[in-house]
Amino acid sequence: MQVDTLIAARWIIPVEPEGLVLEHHAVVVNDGRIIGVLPVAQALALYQPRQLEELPQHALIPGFVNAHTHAAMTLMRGVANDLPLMDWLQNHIWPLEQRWVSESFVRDGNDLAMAEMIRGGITCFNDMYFYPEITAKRVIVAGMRATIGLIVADFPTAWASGPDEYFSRGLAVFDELRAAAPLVQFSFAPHAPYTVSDPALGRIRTLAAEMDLSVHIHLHETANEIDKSIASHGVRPLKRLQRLEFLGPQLTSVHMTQLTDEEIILLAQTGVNVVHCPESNMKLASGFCPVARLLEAGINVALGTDGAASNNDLDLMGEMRTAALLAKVVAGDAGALPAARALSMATLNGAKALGLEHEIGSLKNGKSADIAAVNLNLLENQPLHDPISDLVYSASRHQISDVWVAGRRLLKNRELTTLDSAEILARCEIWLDRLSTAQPSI
Ligand SMILES: CSC[C@H]1O[C@@H](n2cnc3c(O)ncnc32)[C@H](O)[C@@H]1O
Ligand SMILES: [Zn+2]
Repeated sequence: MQVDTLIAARWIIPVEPEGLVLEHHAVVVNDGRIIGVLPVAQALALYQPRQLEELPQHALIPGFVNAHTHAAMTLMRGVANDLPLMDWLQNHIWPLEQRWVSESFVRDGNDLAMAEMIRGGITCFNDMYFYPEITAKRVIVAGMRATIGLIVADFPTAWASGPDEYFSRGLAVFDELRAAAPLVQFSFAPHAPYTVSDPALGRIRTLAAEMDLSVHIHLHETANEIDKSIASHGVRPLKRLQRLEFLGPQLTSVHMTQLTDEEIILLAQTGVNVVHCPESNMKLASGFCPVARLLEAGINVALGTDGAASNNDLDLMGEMRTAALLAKVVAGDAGALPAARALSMATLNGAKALGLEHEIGSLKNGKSADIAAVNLNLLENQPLHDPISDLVYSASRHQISDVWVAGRRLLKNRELTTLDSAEILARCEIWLDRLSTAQPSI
């Protein structure tokens, strides 16, 4: 049978079932989908590929899913370090965004972010930022998969003057682009409980149900957020969202470092997804998400980098290692979050959080060919007793050699195929100059 691509590799780590490692196997791709995962010899006997890829030192994994980021903020990488969340936002990031965020900022920031993510094996990202229409158009150019948040906030920005305009512009983006690309979907993205009023949240709840869109929100990020909620609303933010009937599998709650035992039970009972952003939580000193307890409770926990301005990279492979190590010390248990589970968080769990578990997140027949190849033949990976533990505890994103999304190659031997690195770097220089000369005084 003629097929588009046959990728023969030293190892294949399908992620489903969790922990499985297949040796000397091949992934067969046709019309953008996986039609076979089988021993190389059998694959070559059954299929005549138009493109044969032989990767004798590599592991094939499902493309990583960055379940929470603000991609365009990559232009603000390193702008304001060593600050707690609200100081960082109110006195540094938001003033810069008011001054500089524009269509060109979001275009250039997204291109830089996608170049970095593709080179790190990320094939799908869940975004929350201004000018979602620009993000969608750049995602289409790059060939990545993305869930793009239609943001809502009470505060005025260059993109919208207030809730009504956030809704009108967001709905216009949805109408214009909803059918633009099969790899792009939209969600509602109310920024956070402390910046979105009950009436606006209620309108999101209604529209999300009518439009069958998920909801993506920063939630329980800091103790200060909890205190402010109790002072303003008399309840903790999660309880407020429960009263507004938000809790369910369509809700993706980001950070969740401040959780009581009862709230963990509520999350499990209602199927709310959690996105864990360990490096952002640590860099802003926000707290520790009790990941091991959430997983034990059966809660879907995905992984996110947050924006590069509070990380400061978009390295989900590094985030996976951080999550695995941090979970152990937070739980006081070296067996917490084993490597295979951390890999699931960075792939299939992210797919689940975005409602895409039928499409991506594992290497299975019928799923989209969203695949990353990792070269594990470096001296730094030897002796290679266990490919999954190597992937999580010793490999780096710089070993990602090739990436496919829906069978389209976005990275070939570490070279981007859909984005122009030189052009992206040239635009970075312009933004470096703009943002560094215009930094508000601390
Ligand atoms: C409304 S667009 C997104 C908005 O969120 C800001 N942001 C970036 N990182 C965080 C975070 O960790 N918690 C809360 N808000 C964050 C970003 O600067 C934009 O203004
Ligand atoms: Zn965020």
